[in-house]
Amino acid sequence: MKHRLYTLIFPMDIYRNRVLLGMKKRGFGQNKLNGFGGKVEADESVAQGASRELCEESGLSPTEEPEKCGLLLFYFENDPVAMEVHVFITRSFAGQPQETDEMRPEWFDIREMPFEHMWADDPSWWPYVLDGKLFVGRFWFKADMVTITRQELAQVGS
Ligand SMILES: CN1CCN(c2cc(NC3CC3)nc(N)n2)CC1
Repeated sequence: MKHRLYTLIFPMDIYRNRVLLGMKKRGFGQNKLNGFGGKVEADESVAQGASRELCEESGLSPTEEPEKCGLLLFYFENDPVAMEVHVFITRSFAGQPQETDEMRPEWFDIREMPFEHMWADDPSWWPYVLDGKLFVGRFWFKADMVTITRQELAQVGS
């Protein structure tokens, strides 16, 4: 099974219990709230790719290496290529959130996540992010990209 590599990064404001999410304005996941991310370029590490995408999509630039949170593998009916999404958070960043062509950023209280506007898998793994527990999640989606037919989630570290 071929895996294509992606990043997903969440800026956390721990003092105010907030996470920055972006409303995707076009392309894959349009009209959903999510972290920031995209494909990893050939000349960068996954963490560097996550930082680059955050900056391009929100105007925030991490001032330290983003923290690894977990790994998400997505399999889609009738699609031979799986998505391998490396999930990060960053607690130290410079700049103010700004709307870009891709994303309209907004802060959300981490205890009131807007899951009804997020991908269907998010509620399954988001608790691990909040607990600082490393995770691996695998999700099998129907072709409609909405129905999860099977999922496996495991904590793999502290
Ligand atoms: C570059 N992006 C980052 C975000 N990403 C996804 C996917 C996802 N579920 C999969 C069924 C689609 N769930 C979240 N939360 N993010 C896709 C690739």
